Amino acid sequence: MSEKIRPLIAGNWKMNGLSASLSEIALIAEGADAHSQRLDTLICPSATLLVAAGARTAGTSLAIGAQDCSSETHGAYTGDVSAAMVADSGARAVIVGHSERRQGRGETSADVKRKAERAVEAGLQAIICIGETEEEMLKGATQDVLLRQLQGSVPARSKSSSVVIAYEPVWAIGTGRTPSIDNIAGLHAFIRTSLIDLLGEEGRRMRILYGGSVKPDNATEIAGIEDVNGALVGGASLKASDFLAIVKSF
Ligand SMILES: O=C[C@H](O)COP(=O)(O)O
Repeated sequence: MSEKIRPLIAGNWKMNGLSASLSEIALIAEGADAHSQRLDTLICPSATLLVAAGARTAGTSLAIGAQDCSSETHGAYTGDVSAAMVADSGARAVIVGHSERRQGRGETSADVKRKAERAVEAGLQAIICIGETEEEMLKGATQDVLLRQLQGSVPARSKSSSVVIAYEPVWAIGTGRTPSIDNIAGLHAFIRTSLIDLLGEEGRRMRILYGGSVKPDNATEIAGIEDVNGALVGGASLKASDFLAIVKSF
């Protein structure tokens, strides 16, 4: 039985949202405050909105985060945003290794580990995503894939205060399909055991979020699973009422 871990409900806006959407972030901040005794909330808009989103949510419990950062500290990397720049924008966290970057942009676990290291050095919380594709799931390779991604992406001596794991089955992202409750429970337990093997006590305390088609109507069931310590929400984080309904479920 693991100890009670403070949940984190994070929203990933992906490549959605313009400055007009800041009013939605303000609504989320207003609603999230009522739950701040119990859990942490985070919204990750596009890099262009980080500063303005930070300003709109100042003084509230809603944290703002980025969706990616460079694996380098600074220099001639046109178009990249460093972890220090993300921190300088007022953001407190950054997602690294999302499957849309691992698969769509060819990022390896070694790249993801370097990004997580840069993030933690910059004082950010790194949300490290892992997850199997549908093909890997159908072959029965899910645990092997997750273990390999954890071993390859999580920096040595990671602390539970600065690193969060997000388990997102790739086939569940944006599809409306989710694994069964038993499957989520089994895989989160597997991730927990693997984190303890890798990091000892810190692994026991590290948050493990579930992501992949989390919606208001399935959030309560998912929130009730042991070793699910929050959610990484895509589509349903774009609308304050949906995101806040998920927050209430945890
Ligand atoms: O980062 C979030 C995930 O990719 C989940 O997205 P989704 O909730 O739209 O399935």
